[in-house]
Amino acid sequence: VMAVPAGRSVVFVTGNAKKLEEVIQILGDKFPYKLISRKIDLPEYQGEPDEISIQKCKEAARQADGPVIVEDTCLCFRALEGLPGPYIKWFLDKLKPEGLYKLLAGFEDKSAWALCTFAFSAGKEEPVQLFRGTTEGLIVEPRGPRDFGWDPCFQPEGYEKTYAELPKEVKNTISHRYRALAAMSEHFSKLKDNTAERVVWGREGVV
Ligand SMILES: O=c1nc[nH]c2c1ncn2[C@H]1C[C@H](O)[C@@H](COP(=O)(O)OP(=O)(O)OP(=O)(O)O)O1
Ligand SMILES: [Mg+2]
Repeated sequence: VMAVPAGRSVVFVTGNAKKLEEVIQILGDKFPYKLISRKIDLPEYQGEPDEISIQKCKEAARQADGPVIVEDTCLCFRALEGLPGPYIKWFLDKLKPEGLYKLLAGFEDKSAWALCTFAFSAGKEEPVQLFRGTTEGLIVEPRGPRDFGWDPCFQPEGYEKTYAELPKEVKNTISHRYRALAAMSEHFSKLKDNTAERVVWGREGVV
Protein backbone atom coordinates (compact mmCIF):
# COMPACT_ATOMS: atom_id res chain seq x y z
CA VAL A 1 0.00 0.00 0.00
CA MET A 2 2.72 2.43 1.04
CA ALA A 3 5.04 1.77 -1.88
CA VAL A 4 5.62 4.14 -4.74
CA PRO A 5 4.33 2.95 -8.13
CA ALA A 6 7.12 1.72 -10.41
CA GLY A 7 8.84 4.44 -12.37
CA ARG A 8 7.32 7.27 -10.37
CA SER A 9 9.34 9.82 -8.51
CA VAL A 10 8.41 11.31 -5.16
CA VAL A 11 7.86 15.04 -4.89
CA PHE A 12 9.12 16.76 -1.74
CA VAL A 13 6.87 19.76 -1.28
CA THR A 14 8.19 22.67 0.79
CA GLY A 15 8.34 26.43 0.62
CA ASN A 16 11.51 26.51 2.74
CA ALA A 17 14.82 26.45 0.84
CA LYS A 18 16.93 25.86 3.98
CA LYS A 19 14.87 22.82 4.86
CA LEU A 20 15.32 21.43 1.37
CA GLU A 21 19.07 22.07 1.57
CA GLU A 22 19.33 20.01 4.76
CA VAL A 23 17.16 17.21 3.41
CA ILE A 24 19.44 16.93 0.38
CA GLN A 25 22.58 16.99 2.56
CA ILE A 26 21.21 14.40 4.97
CA LEU A 27 19.72 11.98 2.46
CA GLY A 28 22.51 12.00 -0.07
CA ASP A 29 21.78 8.86 -2.05
CA LYS A 30 20.33 7.00 0.94
CA PHE A 31 16.77 7.14 -0.35
CA PRO A 32 15.52 4.46 -2.69
CA TYR A 33 13.31 6.64 -4.91
CA LYS A 34 13.91 9.47 -7.24
CA LEU A 35 13.08 12.69 -5.39
CA ILE A 36 12.06 15.97 -6.94
CA SER A 37 11.46 19.14 -4.97
CA ARG A 38 8.58 21.48 -5.62
CA LYS A 39 8.19 24.88 -4.02
CA ILE A 40 4.60 25.29 -2.91
CA ASP A 41 3.57 27.24 0.17
CA LEU A 42 1.19 24.81 1.82
CA PRO A 43 -1.30 26.09 4.41
CA GLU A 44 -0.17 26.30 8.04
CA TYR A 45 -2.73 24.06 9.72
CA GLN A 46 -3.67 24.08 13.41
CA GLY A 47 -3.89 21.19 15.85
CA GLU A 48 -1.64 18.42 17.08
CA PRO A 49 1.59 17.80 15.11
CA ASP A 50 0.47 14.45 13.64
CA GLU A 51 -2.84 15.86 12.47
CA ILE A 52 -1.13 18.89 10.93
CA SER A 53 1.33 16.70 9.02
CA ILE A 54 -1.46 14.48 7.72
CA GLN A 55 -3.49 17.45 6.47
CA LYS A 56 -0.42 19.06 4.94
CA CYS A 57 0.49 15.83 3.14
CA LYS A 58 -3.03 15.30 1.80
CA GLU A 59 -3.08 18.81 0.39
CA ALA A 60 0.35 18.29 -1.20
CA ALA A 61 -0.78 14.97 -2.73
CA ARG A 62 -3.86 16.71 -4.09
CA GLN A 63 -1.82 19.52 -5.66
CA ALA A 64 0.96 17.27 -7.00
CA ASP A 65 -1.45 14.46 -7.92
CA GLY A 66 1.09 11.75 -7.15
CA PRO A 67 3.53 10.48 -4.51
CA VAL A 68 4.60 13.25 -2.12
CA ILE A 69 6.59 13.92 1.01
CA VAL A 70 6.10 16.93 3.25
CA GLU A 71 7.73 17.88 6.52
CA ASP A 72 6.51 19.92 9.46
CA THR A 73 8.77 21.20 12.23
CA CYS A 74 7.77 22.12 15.78
CA LEU A 75 9.81 23.78 18.52
CA CYS A 76 8.32 22.86 21.88
CA PHE A 77 9.13 24.57 25.20
CA ARG A 78 8.72 22.28 28.21
CA ALA A 79 7.78 25.15 30.53
CA LEU A 80 4.98 26.05 28.11
CA GLU A 81 3.55 22.52 27.82
CA GLY A 82 4.98 22.13 24.34
CA LEU A 83 4.09 25.54 22.90
CA PRO A 84 4.85 27.24 20.52
CA GLY A 85 5.06 23.76 18.94
CA PRO A 86 3.61 23.83 15.42
CA TYR A 87 3.04 27.61 15.71
CA ILE A 88 6.77 28.31 16.00
CA LYS A 89 6.81 29.85 12.51
CA TRP A 90 4.63 32.79 13.59
CA PHE A 91 6.37 33.17 16.95
CA LEU A 92 9.75 33.28 15.22
CA ASP A 93 8.46 35.70 12.59
CA LYS A 94 7.34 38.24 15.19
CA LEU A 95 9.69 37.63 18.13
CA LYS A 96 12.93 36.58 16.37
CA PRO A 97 15.30 34.24 18.25
CA GLU A 98 15.83 36.92 21.00
CA GLY A 99 12.14 37.04 21.73
CA LEU A 100 11.88 33.25 21.87
CA TYR A 101 14.59 33.27 24.54
CA LYS A 102 12.85 36.07 26.45
CA LEU A 103 9.59 34.15 26.36
CA LEU A 104 11.11 31.83 28.97
CA ALA A 105 12.41 34.65 31.23
CA GLY A 106 9.85 33.84 33.89
CA PHE A 107 10.66 30.12 33.93
CA GLU A 108 13.57 28.22 35.39
CA ASP A 109 13.09 25.36 32.92
CA LYS A 110 14.67 26.38 29.60
CA SER A 111 14.44 22.93 28.09
CA ALA A 112 12.84 22.32 24.72
CA TRP A 113 12.59 19.72 22.04
CA ALA A 114 12.62 20.06 18.30
CA LEU A 115 10.21 17.73 16.56
CA CYS A 116 10.29 16.94 12.88
CA THR A 117 7.57 14.94 11.18
CA PHE A 118 7.88 13.68 7.63
CA ALA A 119 4.64 12.61 6.00
CA PHE A 120 4.44 10.42 2.92
CA SER A 121 1.51 9.64 0.68
CA ALA A 122 1.62 7.58 -2.53
CA GLY A 123 -1.17 9.68 -4.05
CA LYS A 124 -4.26 11.73 -3.35
CA GLU A 125 -6.46 8.73 -2.56
CA GLU A 126 -3.75 7.01 -0.51
CA PRO A 127 -3.17 6.98 3.27
CA VAL A 128 -0.53 9.13 4.94
CA GLN A 129 2.39 7.61 6.79
CA LEU A 130 4.38 9.57 9.40
CA PHE A 131 8.05 9.41 10.44
CA ARG A 132 9.13 11.42 13.49
CA GLY A 133 12.41 12.62 14.91
CA THR A 134 13.07 14.53 18.14
CA THR A 135 16.13 16.32 19.49
CA GLU A 136 16.25 17.61 23.07
CA GLY A 137 17.95 20.89 23.94
CA LEU A 138 17.90 24.23 25.72
CA ILE A 139 16.59 27.62 24.64
CA VAL A 140 19.55 30.00 25.02
CA GLU A 141 20.42 33.62 24.23
CA PRO A 142 20.91 33.61 20.44
CA ARG A 143 24.43 32.84 19.21
CA GLY A 144 25.74 32.15 15.72
CA PRO A 145 24.69 32.81 12.13
CA ARG A 146 21.11 33.86 11.42
CA ASP A 147 20.51 32.05 8.19
CA PHE A 148 18.11 29.39 9.39
CA GLY A 149 15.12 30.06 11.61
CA TRP A 150 15.46 29.46 15.34
CA ASP A 151 18.86 27.70 15.04
CA PRO A 152 20.65 30.52 16.99
CA CYS A 153 18.59 29.95 20.16
CA PHE A 154 18.50 26.12 20.23
CA GLN A 155 21.39 24.35 21.94
CA PRO A 156 21.11 20.59 21.53
CA GLU A 157 21.66 18.43 24.59
CA GLY A 158 25.27 17.37 25.07
CA TYR A 159 26.68 20.34 23.11
CA GLU A 160 28.00 23.75 24.14
CA LYS A 161 27.07 25.27 20.80
CA THR A 162 23.75 26.22 19.27
CA TYR A 163 22.48 24.57 16.09
CA ALA A 164 23.55 27.78 14.31
CA GLU A 165 27.11 27.61 15.70
CA LEU A 166 27.61 23.91 15.01
CA PRO A 167 29.08 22.88 11.67
CA LYS A 168 26.35 21.73 9.29
CA GLU A 169 27.80 18.20 9.29
CA VAL A 170 27.29 18.04 13.04
CA LYS A 171 23.74 19.45 13.07
CA ASN A 172 22.86 17.06 10.28
CA THR A 173 23.86 14.00 12.33
CA ILE A 174 21.98 14.91 15.52
CA SER A 175 19.05 17.00 14.40
CA HIS A 176 15.32 16.35 14.62
CA ARG A 177 15.32 16.34 10.80
CA TYR A 178 18.14 13.81 10.59
CA ARG A 179 16.33 11.46 12.98
CA ALA A 180 13.03 11.69 11.14
CA LEU A 181 14.75 11.11 7.80
CA ALA A 182 16.60 8.10 9.20
CA ALA A 183 13.26 6.56 10.20
CA MET A 184 11.77 7.27 6.78
CA SER A 185 14.77 5.99 4.83
CA GLU A 186 14.85 2.83 6.87
CA HIS A 187 11.21 2.18 6.14
CA PHE A 188 11.58 2.63 2.38
CA SER A 189 14.82 0.68 2.18
CA LYS A 190 13.03 -2.30 3.67
CA LEU A 191 10.24 -2.02 1.12
CA LYS A 192 12.40 -1.67 -1.93
CA ASP A 193 14.44 -4.51 -3.36
CA ASN A 194 18.09 -3.92 -4.16
CA THR A 195 17.33 -2.96 -7.73
CA ALA A 196 16.42 0.45 -6.29
CA GLU A 197 17.13 3.43 -8.47
CA ARG A 198 19.61 5.82 -6.98
CA VAL A 199 18.36 9.10 -5.69
CA VAL A 200 18.58 11.92 -8.15
CA TRP A 201 17.58 15.34 -6.99
CA GLY A 202 15.82 17.70 -9.29
CA ARG A 203 14.11 21.03 -8.82
CA GLU A 204 10.73 22.13 -10.06
CA GLY A 205 10.23 18.91 -11.95
CA VAL A 206 13.60 19.07 -13.70
CA VAL A 207 15.83 16.14 -12.85
O1 LIG B 1 16.00 22.95 11.61
C1 LIG B 1 15.52 24.09 11.78
N1 LIG B 1 16.23 25.06 12.41
C2 LIG B 1 15.74 26.30 12.60
N2 LIG B 1 14.52 26.69 12.16
C3 LIG B 1 13.77 25.74 11.54
C4 LIG B 1 14.23 24.44 11.32
N3 LIG B 1 13.27 23.75 10.66
C5 LIG B 1 12.24 24.58 10.48
N4 LIG B 1 12.54 25.79 11.01
C6 LIG B 1 11.65 26.96 11.07
C7 LIG B 1 11.02 27.32 9.76
C8 LIG B 1 9.65 27.79 10.16
O2 LIG B 1 9.73 29.11 10.63
C9 LIG B 1 9.31 26.89 11.33
C10 LIG B 1 8.69 25.56 10.95
O3 LIG B 1 7.50 25.73 10.21
P1 LIG B 1 7.19 24.77 8.97
O4 LIG B 1 5.80 25.00 8.56
O5 LIG B 1 7.63 23.38 9.26
O6 LIG B 1 8.22 25.32 7.86
P2 LIG B 1 8.02 26.28 6.61
O7 LIG B 1 6.66 26.85 6.58
O8 LIG B 1 9.16 27.26 6.59
O9 LIG B 1 8.25 25.33 5.37
P3 LIG B 1 7.17 24.28 4.71
O10 LIG B 1 6.77 24.90 3.43
O11 LIG B 1 7.93 23.00 4.51
O12 LIG B 1 6.03 24.14 5.67
O13 LIG B 1 10.57 26.59 11.94
MG1 LIG C 1 4.99 25.57 6.71
